Amino acid sequence: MEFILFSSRISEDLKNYLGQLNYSQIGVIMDSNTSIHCYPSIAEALPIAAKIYAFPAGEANKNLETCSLIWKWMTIEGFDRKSLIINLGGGVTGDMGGFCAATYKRGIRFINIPTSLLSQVDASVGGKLGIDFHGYKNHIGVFTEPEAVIISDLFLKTLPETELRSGYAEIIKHGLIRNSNYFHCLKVEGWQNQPWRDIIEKSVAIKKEVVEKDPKESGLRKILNFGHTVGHAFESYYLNSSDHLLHGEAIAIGMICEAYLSHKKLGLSHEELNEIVQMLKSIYGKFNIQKEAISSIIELCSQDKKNEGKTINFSLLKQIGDCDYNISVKNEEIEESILFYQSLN
Ligand SMILES: NC(=O)c1ccc[n+]([C@@H]2O[C@H](COP(=O)([O-])OP(=O)(O)OC[C@H]3O[C@@H](n4cnc5c(N)ncnc54)[C@H](O)[C@@H]3O)[C@@H](O)[C@H]2O)c1
Ligand SMILES: O=C(O)C(=O)C[C@@H](O)[C@H](O)[C@H](O)COP(=O)(O)O
Ligand SMILES: [Zn+2]
Repeated sequence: MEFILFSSRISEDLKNYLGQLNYSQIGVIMDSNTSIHCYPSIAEALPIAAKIYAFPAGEANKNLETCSLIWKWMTIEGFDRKSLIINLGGGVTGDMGGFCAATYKRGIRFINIPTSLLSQVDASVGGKLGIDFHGYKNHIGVFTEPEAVIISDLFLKTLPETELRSGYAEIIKHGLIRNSNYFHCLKVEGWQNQPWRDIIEKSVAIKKEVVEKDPKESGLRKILNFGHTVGHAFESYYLNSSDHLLHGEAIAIGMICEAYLSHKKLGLSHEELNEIVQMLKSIYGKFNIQKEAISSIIELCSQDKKNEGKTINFSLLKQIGDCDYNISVKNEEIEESILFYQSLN
């Protein structure tokens, strides 16, 4: 498992960490926002010769074209097998920068400095790397863990509120799948007023515990995908539209649909279903789904990575804090869950 450091002095901690390593050169991959808001906080910890690359921010750029530009930059700058990449940014930077590092010359070293809430609590940990392809989320990728993850909640000061809210969806997911007390505490505190450092540590501990037991998702790790079968389908469907959804916003819709399926298929109680729906609706509101979108969204679920052959497998809740996986769900049931979402006031 990667080394995880919670830092309140990012520049000093990074400098100390780098001081212990033996590398030939350093490259920093970031996006057009983190290059402005986050790079200045780490610049002085880097050697003068460090190279930087910034791609245009956003999920729409987490693709092969951007990877191609990153690999070209690595080649022109002469990165070798002893080079070290630092991914400075949100989940898009971590997933794609890590993927480029893990495949360039069959793999060079990389560390993550996650700067969005979502990447600090979820995406930077566990080694799932990849890009979107042909309209499907994370369709091409590898499992490779970073050497280290250095997390500083100070980066959250410049994070837009909608992005903070998006990250909160993964935090709610962690409570729902593994720790009902955590979920209930989140409910009481309200999403804007959280002690972030504490929350980040709790969520990372949940993710780490699951990943350590099943690093390559042959079983248990599938619970981290609760909300994602339907959620990814929504995220993909609306990716290039004007009402596109952030990852966490799509997962919030997915968690409502999948809580409904949990009620129908695994007996999640009516009370708990309601509790989940009310909480998510109060934070994320209600997204308007066009009727004609539904069949395409169901179709997108057929490419989910948890599926086996033509069987669409979900991770669903038995109760809050207890998630099961490999639950086969039919297309008609997925449709029913989306209609349930649509029927909410
Ligand atoms: N690998 C995994 O385990 C895993 C887990 C969850 C999500 N993901 C992936 O992560 C992605 C979502 O991550 P995300 O929400 O971080 O998206 P993101 O990387 O696009 O970051 C969100 C936005 O916030 C900006 N930003 C980031 N940090 C900032 C800061 N400190 N100040 C100002 N702006 C800042 C970014 O430039 C971007 O515009 C999705 O692609 C999702 O599939 C991966
Ligand atoms: O780490 C995991 O495992 C997860 O499923 C975490 C998810 O929050 C994350 O969005 C992940 O990238 C989804 O993976 P995928 O295998 O469904 O593409
Ligand atoms: Zn996710």
